[in-house]
Amino acid sequence: MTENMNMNLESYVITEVPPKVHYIPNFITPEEEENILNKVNSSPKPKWTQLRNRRLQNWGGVPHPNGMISEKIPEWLEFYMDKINKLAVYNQSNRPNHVLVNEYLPGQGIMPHTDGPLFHPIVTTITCGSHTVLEFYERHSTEDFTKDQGCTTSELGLPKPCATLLLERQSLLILQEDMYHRHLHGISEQTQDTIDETIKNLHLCQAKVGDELKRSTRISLTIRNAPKSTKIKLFS
Ligand SMILES: O=C(O)CCC(=O)C(=O)O
Ligand SMILES: [Fe+2]
Repeated sequence: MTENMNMNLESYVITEVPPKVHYIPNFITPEEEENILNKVNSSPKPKWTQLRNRRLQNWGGVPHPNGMISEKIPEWLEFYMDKINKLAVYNQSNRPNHVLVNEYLPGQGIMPHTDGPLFHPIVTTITCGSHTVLEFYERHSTEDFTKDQGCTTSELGLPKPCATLLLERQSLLILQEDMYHRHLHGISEQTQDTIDETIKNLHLCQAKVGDELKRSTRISLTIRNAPKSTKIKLFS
């Protein structure tokens, strides 16, 4: 990646999926990836929240319908937020101010979901430590599907994704527009992925059709803007 990244952003648009997805391979260097893994893994234990199928760290505040009360983000994370800012996908009023760190062991994943109204509708995700495959579903198909059957997607198995993307180590994914609002995204709970031609960004990846990629521990940084609380301090 060159420093003047916004000039080249167009060449990273994935045209085979609904608008709008950018996938930027080698967005960070191997040294930066190593740095992220070290920092995440040396965070104090209480910073982690353990869920059934992944664990996470929340930085920047707790997003809230009435606006987020901001907390200071450590400098090592601000470095990557600045790096994303140089792409000029966010503007001054919606600069990223929140980072969710997710850790997935092989066989772990995240249920299809939308990131919802608590965030400005642009998501930027850096992938470290392992590849994964991100699956997209049309919103109505999955919702109808689970509603009709009266159970959750995990109990039932999912309809076929409408698109899949391979997220390789050191890459950046940018999701916005219809892919934010009208699609769900998720990661299935697998220990390896078979690469086939249904993956829509393979031309930007190192992997080739036919590869069987074993997953190892993946750390992702999901960097977003959560609108701030506009609460006025009456007494100061
Ligand atoms: O780990 C990822 O790439 C996806 C994370 C995600 O979808 C989220 O945190 O909302
Ligand atoms: Fe998400």
